[in-house]
Amino acid sequence: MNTLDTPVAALAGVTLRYGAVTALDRLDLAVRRGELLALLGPNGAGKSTSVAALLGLVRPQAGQVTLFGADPQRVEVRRRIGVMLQSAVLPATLTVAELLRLTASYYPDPRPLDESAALAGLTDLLKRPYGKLSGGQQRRVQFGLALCGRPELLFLDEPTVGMDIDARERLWATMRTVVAQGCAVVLTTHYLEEAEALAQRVVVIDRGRVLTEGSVDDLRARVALTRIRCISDLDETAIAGWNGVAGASREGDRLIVTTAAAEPVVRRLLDADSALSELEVRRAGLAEAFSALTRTDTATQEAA
Ligand SMILES: Nc1ncnc2c1ncn2[C@@H]1O[C@H](COP(=O)(O)OP(=O)(O)OP(=O)(O)O)[C@@H](O)[C@H]1O
Repeated sequence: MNTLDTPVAALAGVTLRYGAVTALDRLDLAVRRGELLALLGPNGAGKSTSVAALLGLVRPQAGQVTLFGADPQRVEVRRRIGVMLQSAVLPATLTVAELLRLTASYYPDPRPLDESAALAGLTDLLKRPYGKLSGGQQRRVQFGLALCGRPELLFLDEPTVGMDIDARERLWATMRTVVAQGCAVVLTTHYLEEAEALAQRVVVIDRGRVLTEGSVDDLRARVALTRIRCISDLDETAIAGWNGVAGASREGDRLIVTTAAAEPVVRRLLDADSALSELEVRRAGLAEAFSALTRTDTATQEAA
């Protein structure tokens, strides 16, 4: 049944409530073979619950959950995944090497210990007891344990929280390596630059529903704003009324104009002010797109 088009993991119409709280509200989500999918959303949006549902750790009241086309609690599908959740309790007295060896023993075709250690940046820590490591080092061990079974699908729930910049960049490089080897990754993160740097596809969740999805470029394009910044005496109130201008304001001596149509607005600005200087034009980043998208959703909800 696992053809190339079958998602490796899917939620279909999943509703999951914790008492009175609806964490997932008829949520549809499909993870494709070999892709890095970033799940974004504000606090409490339902990202971790989506991951927990895909892993079979929580059972929804309605809808279907599949991992490799089967029930996520089946041991044969669990052997094809690797997991790094937000919190992990591991035996403090075991060394890193012992933890890696023990975890690898649950998998049919694990990576050699040295390979897992190198991928997760653990080569110098192998003899150290887990309980004596720093928080960031413990996160690296958890990453190594998620990788050591040579999974086809890796769940990483906010993996770089607590890591320094070097460790974060190494983990990004490793994510790219495993994706290049064909492993799909579901990554939840609050760091938009992380999604921007790594994800082939982004799903934005808000209040247990999919708000929008697409590539990083799609999301940027959906908001499609460009920010023009320059030194000019032109009146921002008048510019705010120009065709195609989404907003105009001042930051000190700088005029800031946001628009979905950069070229005609830049031309008009240059025509209107021959003294205009220090012109900068830049595309909105994922962070701006994300905040615009979630703001629009909140406004729509409040108006309803
Ligand atoms: N075990 C639980 N019992 C009761 N409510 C829960 C439980 N776990 C999550 N919730 C609630 O379900 C909703 C979704 O939570 P979830 O942890 O999935 O969000 P999230 O998007 O991962 O948030 P964050 O970015 O803060 O990690 C929230 O309202 C949360 O308070």
